Amino acid sequence: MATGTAPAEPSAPRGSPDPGAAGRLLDRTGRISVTAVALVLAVHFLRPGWWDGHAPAVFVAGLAAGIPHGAVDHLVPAWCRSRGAHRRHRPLLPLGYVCAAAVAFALALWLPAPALCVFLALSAVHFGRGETCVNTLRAGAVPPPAGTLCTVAYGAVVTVLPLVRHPDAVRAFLHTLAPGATWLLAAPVRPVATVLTATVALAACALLLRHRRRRDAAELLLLAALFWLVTPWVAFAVYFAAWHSLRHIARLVLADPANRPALLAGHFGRPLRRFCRQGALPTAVVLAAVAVTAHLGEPHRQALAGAGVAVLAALTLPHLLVVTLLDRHDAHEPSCADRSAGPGSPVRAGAVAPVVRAGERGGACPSRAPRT
Ligand SMILES: CC1=C(/C=C/C(C)=C/C=C/C(C)=C/C=C/C=C(C)/C=C/C=C(C)/C=C/C2=C(C)CCCC2(C)C)C(C)(C)CCC1
Ligand SMILES: [Fe+2]
Repeated sequence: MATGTAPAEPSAPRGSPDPGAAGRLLDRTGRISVTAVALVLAVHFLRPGWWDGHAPAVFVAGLAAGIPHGAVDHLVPAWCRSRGAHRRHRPLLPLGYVCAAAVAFALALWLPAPALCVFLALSAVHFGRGETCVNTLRAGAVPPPAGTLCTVAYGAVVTVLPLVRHPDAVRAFLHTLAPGATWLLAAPVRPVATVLTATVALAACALLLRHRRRRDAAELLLLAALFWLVTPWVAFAVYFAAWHSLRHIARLVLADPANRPALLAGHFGRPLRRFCRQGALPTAVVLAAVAVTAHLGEPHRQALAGAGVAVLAALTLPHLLVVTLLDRHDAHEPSCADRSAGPGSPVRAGAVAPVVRAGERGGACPSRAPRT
C-alpha cells in the first residue's frame, strides 16, 4: 500500500518484440466496457425510465453473456503448475469444480439467508479484486496505491450500492431468493451502508488521483454513477457482461501459455478463438443448468433471473477459488508462460517484454502485461 509522494505511471518496458500486445488487449477490452456503461448511462438520461421497462430481459441476457468468463476455470490450475506433476489429476478438476458448486448450492437451499450474505461478501471481494488486478496489469505491474482500499471500493460500489440505492426494485426478488435476508434493505442499514460505500469510494478515488491513476479513478466513478442512477438489474447486467467478464477473459487469454507466441506476434484472433473453443462446452452446460433450474422452480415472472442468480451463486465458490489461485500464483511465482516455455524459447531467452512481478513490488496482483 503506497502513500506519500506520487510516483509517475511507469513507462512501457523496452526490448520486447511487441511490448504492447498485452497492454493493447487490456486497453481494447477496457474501452469496450467503458463504452458499454457510457451507452447505458446515455440511454438513462435521454429516455428516462426506458431501462426499467426492459430490465428483466437485459438482466437475463447480461448473466448469460457473462457465463463464459468462468468457462475455462478448470484449465487455470494446469496453466499455473509444472506440466508433469499434476497431469494425472487434471480430469478430476472439472469434477471438483462441480462438487464445490453443488455444495454451495445445497448450502444455499439449507440456509438461504446466511448463504446470500456470504455470497454478497464473496462477490464484493471477487469483483473488487478483479478490478484491482486488471488495473495492475494495465499499469505494467504497478499495483494501485492502497490496493485493499481500491478492492473494497470497487466491491462495495458493485454489490452494496445497487441494493441500498434501489431497495424497492430488488425487495421482491431478494425475498424470493432468501426471505430472511431482507433486513439488508431495512431503513437503518441503508443510510449507513450508503455512507460507508461513498466514503470508501471517494477515498480510493482521491488516492488514485494523487498517484496519477486518472483512468482507474474515472472508471471507479463511472461505475458508481452506473449503480447509483440506473436500475440495478440493468446496471449489474452491463457490469457483469461487458466489464467484469470481458476484462477477466482478456486476463485469461494472457495467462494461457499456449497463446504466448501469437500474442508476441501481436495477434489476438487465434488466442480469442482458442478461448471460445475451450469455453464453449462448459458455457453450454451452465446455460442448460440455468434453464433446468428455472423450469424446476416455481413459475413466476422472474424464474429465469432467479435461476440465473442461483446457479451463478453456486459457481461463485469454485470460480473464486480458481481466480484466487491464479492471483496468488502470479504474485509468488514466475509467469506461467515463462515456466512452460522450452529451454530455447524466446520466452526463456528474455525476448518477451520484461515480466514485472507484483510480488517484487509488494503489490496485491501480478502482471506480465506491459503498459502501452
Ligand atoms: C469450468 C467448468 C464448468 C463451467 C464453469 C463455468 C461456466 C463457470 C462460470 C462461473 C461464473 C460465471 C461465475 C460468476 C460469478 C457471479 C457472481 C459473483 C455474481 C454476483 C451477483 C450479485 C452480487 C448479485 C447481486 C444482486 C442481487 C443478489 C439481487 C438483485 C440485484 C443484484 C443483481 C445487484 C462446468 C461446471 C460446466 C464443469 C466443470 C468445469
Ligand atoms: Fe468472475
